[in-house]
Amino acid sequence: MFFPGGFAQDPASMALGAGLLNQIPPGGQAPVQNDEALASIPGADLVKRLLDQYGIDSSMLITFGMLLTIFNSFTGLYAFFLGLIYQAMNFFAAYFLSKAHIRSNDESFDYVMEYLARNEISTDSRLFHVSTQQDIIPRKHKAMFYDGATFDGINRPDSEFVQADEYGPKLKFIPASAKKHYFFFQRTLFIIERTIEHTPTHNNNGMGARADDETVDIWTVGRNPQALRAFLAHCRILFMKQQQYKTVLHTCDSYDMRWSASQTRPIRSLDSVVMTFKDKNRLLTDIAEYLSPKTKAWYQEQGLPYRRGYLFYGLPGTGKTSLTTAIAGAFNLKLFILSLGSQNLHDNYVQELFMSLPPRAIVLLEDVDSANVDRDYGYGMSHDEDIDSEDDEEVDKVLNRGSNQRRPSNVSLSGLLNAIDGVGSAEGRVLIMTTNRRESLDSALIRPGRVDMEIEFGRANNEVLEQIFIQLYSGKKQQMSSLALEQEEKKSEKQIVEEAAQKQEIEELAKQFAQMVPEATFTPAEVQNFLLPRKRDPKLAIKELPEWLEVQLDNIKKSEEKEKRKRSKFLQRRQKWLKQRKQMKLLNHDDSDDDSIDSRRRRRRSRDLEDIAEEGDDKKKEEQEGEKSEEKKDDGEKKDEKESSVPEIKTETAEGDDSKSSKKSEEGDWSDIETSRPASRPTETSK
Ligand SMILES: Nc1ncnc2c1ncn2[C@@H]1O[C@H](COP(=O)(O)OP(=O)(O)OP(=O)(O)O)[C@@H](O)[C@H]1O
Repeated sequence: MFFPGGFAQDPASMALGAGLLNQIPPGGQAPVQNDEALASIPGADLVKRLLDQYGIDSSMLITFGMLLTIFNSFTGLYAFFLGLIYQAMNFFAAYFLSKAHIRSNDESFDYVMEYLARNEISTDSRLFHVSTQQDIIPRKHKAMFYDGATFDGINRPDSEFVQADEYGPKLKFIPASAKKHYFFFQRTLFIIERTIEHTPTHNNNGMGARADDETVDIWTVGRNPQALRAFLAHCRILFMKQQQYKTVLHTCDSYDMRWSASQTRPIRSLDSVVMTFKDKNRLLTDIAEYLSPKTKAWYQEQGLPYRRGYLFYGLPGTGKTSLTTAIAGAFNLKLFILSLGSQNLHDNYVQELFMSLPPRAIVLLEDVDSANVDRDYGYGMSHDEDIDSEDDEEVDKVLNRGSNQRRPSNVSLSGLLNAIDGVGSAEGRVLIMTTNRRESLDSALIRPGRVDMEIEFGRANNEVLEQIFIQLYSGKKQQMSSLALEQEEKKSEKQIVEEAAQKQEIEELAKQFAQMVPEATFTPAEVQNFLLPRKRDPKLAIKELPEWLEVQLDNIKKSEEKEKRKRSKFLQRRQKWLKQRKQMKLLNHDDSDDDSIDSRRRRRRSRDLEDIAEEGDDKKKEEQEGEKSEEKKDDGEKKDEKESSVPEIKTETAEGDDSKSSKKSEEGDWSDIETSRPASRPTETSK
């Protein structure tokens, strides 16, 4: 690296150069004693003979040696001076520059990336990676640029058209890290450097390798960090303005189990989520009241923890998640989504995640039942410990174990409860839990204080059907371009009259549509699914509706019949199982007294398990029997059975919840059976 080193690198050439240099006479003639000089260098003789063989002048060797020596001297000198410059720069950086260091897991990283992208600072990088992968991590997307795409293009709602053309995904260029970018901000020079940190291959859980972690360093000249702070504040405002019309979704980073902003989406308007006016109004009023500064002060005065929880329950595709996203947008709250089913998640991580929530945030625990959080152990009934239970519910779980395909969660109920409202849990947040199976939730999880309001999402009733139709054919646009807004303002009187007539027509068609579709039969998602392919022609939708209805109602009928058969099989198996268990108990009572309790229990358990296995063998037979007996039943009987078995869906607040505490009737409960269509059909939609 240094000057002396440069000379020391090649002793042979040095000897050659130095030795032969002395031999050159002032006139530049080749020395007479060349051969002697060459003979003093090991191996030179061999080289000379080789050169002579090919008719090459051996004095070339001397010239080459000299050039090599001179070159070495220069590289040594270059390295030496470079070292000096680096040392001087380090000294200068330490004493005359201000520096900010930001890690990519902090939001401020996004602020800076936003600035870089907006000012196209990193796009001129001569060193970059090329990728065709679409945006998995939008944060990195900020520093990327697409072939021929401007910053504004990337940030448009239809940015996917910028990221791809008719041939597929466009090339995406990612400025290489460890490259410095220079730019001026408010007439001050800034230097910015992105670095990819290669972190260890295993995380705290000992699982998985993490994608590279990024950091960014920003320097500015001067010992006063004021300019640097001003720059960062500017980046923040820029970022916030950009996010104003977007909802930022945070999810749990599976590597370090911290929140990380994973996606930004255009804000979803509350109007676009259709539900009964009463429910929507009740919910929004409650959230608005909770988020008002006066309420916060009141909570503090009363010494109450400032938290609010909601439970959204009902069939899939009824708008639970959509409403949560819309609320986040409407109240300008950050959205944090946690799935308890994640295998990396343990009690302590859940607690840390809840503790690290910012004050104004919604935390969405999606499909909270899917985590199968049981009271004392992670999700439960992984073994057969409760086979002896007298509790009908436990027996049901054992019998239905086969139908639960979900992997057990590592989060215990007590861990989750602690996280939600433990001492360290963050205040000011809104907790929204969603579930398709309210009845399977532990009552402790939804008790008042943890869940303050419940909203049921059901199949579309008349009001909802009408609204979905109107929303689709004449609903407000989510995002209006400035051009569209301008045109809106410039409308002539004639246009306004025409639009009013059109609106009226849509409203009439909507009424007609709602009357044609049977109430409480389809979820909003199903209705939307029918309307979307006909989104440009409301009359066509009305015309094609009867045909669609015929097919759908036929499918529903078939699935309900299948449901009945399943239920009947289940009840038969259960009856048999209970009978066998009683017999086992009687037998065990007669067992010799000198047996230990443990061994008796073990024996009993294994017998019970054998019985269950036998049940599996008998399954086919029973199915046939079940089908036959089903056919024989008269209509009146069927009706009675259905009435007694359809579980009641709770529609009010969690107060006085008794869905778990009241034992399910031996014959009547079959909600745990997996069904192709949800078991709660037919049901009331909204209260
Ligand atoms: N009430 C509704 N209003 C408007 N759109 C709806 C409504 N319900 C469902 N949708 C549409 O159906 C799709 C699924 O909705 P969403 O994910 O909100 O349902 P969900 O109840 O959360 O379902 P899951 O329980 O499976 O999570 C979305 O595209 C959404 O736009």
